[in-house]
Amino acid sequence: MAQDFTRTYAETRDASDTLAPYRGEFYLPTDGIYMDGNSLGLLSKRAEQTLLESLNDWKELGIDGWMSGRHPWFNLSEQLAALNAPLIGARAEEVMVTGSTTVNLHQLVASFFKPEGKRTKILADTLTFPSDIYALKSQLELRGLDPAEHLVQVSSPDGRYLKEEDIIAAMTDDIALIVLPTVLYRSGQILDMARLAKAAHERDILIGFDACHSVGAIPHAFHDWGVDFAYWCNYKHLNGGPGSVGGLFVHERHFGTTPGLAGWFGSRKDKQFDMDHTMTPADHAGAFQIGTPHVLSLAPQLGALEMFNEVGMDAIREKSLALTTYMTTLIDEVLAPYGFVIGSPRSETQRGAHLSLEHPEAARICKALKQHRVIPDFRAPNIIRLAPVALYNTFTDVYDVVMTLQTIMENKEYEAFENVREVVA
Ligand SMILES: Cc1ncc(COP(=O)(O)O)c(C=O)c1O
Ligand SMILES: Nc1c(O)cccc1C(=O)C[C@H](N)C(=O)O
Repeated sequence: MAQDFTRTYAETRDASDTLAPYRGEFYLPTDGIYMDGNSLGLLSKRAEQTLLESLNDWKELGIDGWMSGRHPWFNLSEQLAALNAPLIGARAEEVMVTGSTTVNLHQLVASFFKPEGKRTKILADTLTFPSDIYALKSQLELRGLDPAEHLVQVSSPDGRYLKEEDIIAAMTDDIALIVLPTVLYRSGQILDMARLAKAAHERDILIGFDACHSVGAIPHAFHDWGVDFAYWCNYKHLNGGPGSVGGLFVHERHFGTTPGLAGWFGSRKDKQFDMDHTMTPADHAGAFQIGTPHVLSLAPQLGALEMFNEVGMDAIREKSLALTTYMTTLIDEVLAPYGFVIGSPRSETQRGAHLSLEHPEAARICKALKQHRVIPDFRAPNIIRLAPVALYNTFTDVYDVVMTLQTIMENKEYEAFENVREVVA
């Protein structure tokens, strides 16, 4: 069917959507449209069920929940690692579900940043998420290195995108480690991870990626690309719940590396309860765990990840691109006259799973959207992020959101609000 700009066209697309049945798996707002799954994914019935099962194990079994529960807590992190592995193109032993994004970055830099001789610097970029920069600076300071000199941040020519050639040009012989996002949190640009990993290794530099905005959104091949490490959160596209435990990947060639931040849950499991003061680390990515797993923040992931493995990343990516491409054409047609600029890649190979819509009145347009019960998020100073999620959003959702924006702009409804962000945006 040729695209037109009617709601009927969107309904026709929904009617032939093979992922449509998954929408019923989620608790969706009853009175609005959720477009913020890139910040906090929605609760599914399966995630709720596995959480309740673990809670019940605690209620009925107490300490025995570790070994005899419905989902024994002692192996839960490993079990979830096996469910995460296909999503990032890794072997199960290369993955661990543990910590949080920022904690895992600390762990991985503490383990893999080995300044030596002339190579004393970390290479990052100016568009990355602030927490990563705070962590990198503090890791440098812990080694007595001044971040002003030892943290190199590649800049962006336009404030939206990074150029791989600029990053490669910055891979000089004083760089020991590179940490970059897979998908930029504002523009949604995908970096060419395979190309960057190859270029880094040709120069004897280790490279790690922050995969928060790509896990569950696009396929990866971390193992085959030779990426040294990666880390991510499970609460955005993977729908693991607020503050859900994060993930890390360590390429198998680094198995045996001493964890920079050691703790007893990084032990070989059969040795852990020997209570020896000399640690025997696990011989896989599990070595990078630190302390007791946050069981109730892991349990929902069992249900949530099951769906990703059932559907597969290729089908998720296909629908996600169809949604963002459809949204792009609608925005061009309907919203361009109101001064909106799409600050996300037009090219499908470079586009992640959200669109960034720029407008000088973005903060108050977001407030007007929320009054219409449309949930976007806002990134200062001028970005509205909209994430139509493959598993639970529809083409009709996309149509309705764009038309709601048109109504807001046409009637200048945003003028009823102040153009400043909320505390949590
Ligand atoms: C790209 C990126 N990196 C790091 C973080 C920080 O994650 P956390 O607060 O879970 O450590 C976030 C989100 O908050 C993020 O989007
Ligand atoms: N982690 C978050 C939180 O604790 C509160 C509100 C939002 C978040 C987010 O994850 C934001 C997200 N990292 C971003 O891309 O901006």
